[in-house]
Amino acid sequence: MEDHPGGDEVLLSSTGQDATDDFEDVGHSDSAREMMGEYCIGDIDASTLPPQTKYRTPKQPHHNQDKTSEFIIKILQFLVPLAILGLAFGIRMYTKST
Ligand code: HEM
Repeated sequence: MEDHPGGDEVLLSSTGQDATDDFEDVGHSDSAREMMGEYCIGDIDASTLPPQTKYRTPKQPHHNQDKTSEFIIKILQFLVPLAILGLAFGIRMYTKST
């Protein structure tokens, strides 16, 4: 382990599981692949492998079930500019007539 050029930490992080993907992801050289034979201590009995579990995204708790506040904000987004426009128009009419 201490002779591994990639360090021992990466090897330890892959212990007890299939490290094929980890090994391939690094892009090991051909000489590294040849070296693997030296360290082979046997084949894994496939029947003893734990079943592959598929990753499932955790269900998001529905935080804001109440859509009322969203609705109010949408209405305000429409009404506030309209009110400002009306106010400006009102002021202009008022100042014109006086
Ligand atoms: C018996 C299995 C393994 C052998 C013989 C081996 C051998 C080597 C060798 C010779 C290198 C130097 C670079 C090269 O020639 O490709 C290397 C680098 C490296 N290996 Fe492994 N390795 C093995 C397994 C693993 C595993 C399972 C991992 C990941 C969990 C890993 C991660 C790395 C990393 C991160 C480097 C450094 C790559 C770099 O800095 O470019 N190796 N390994």
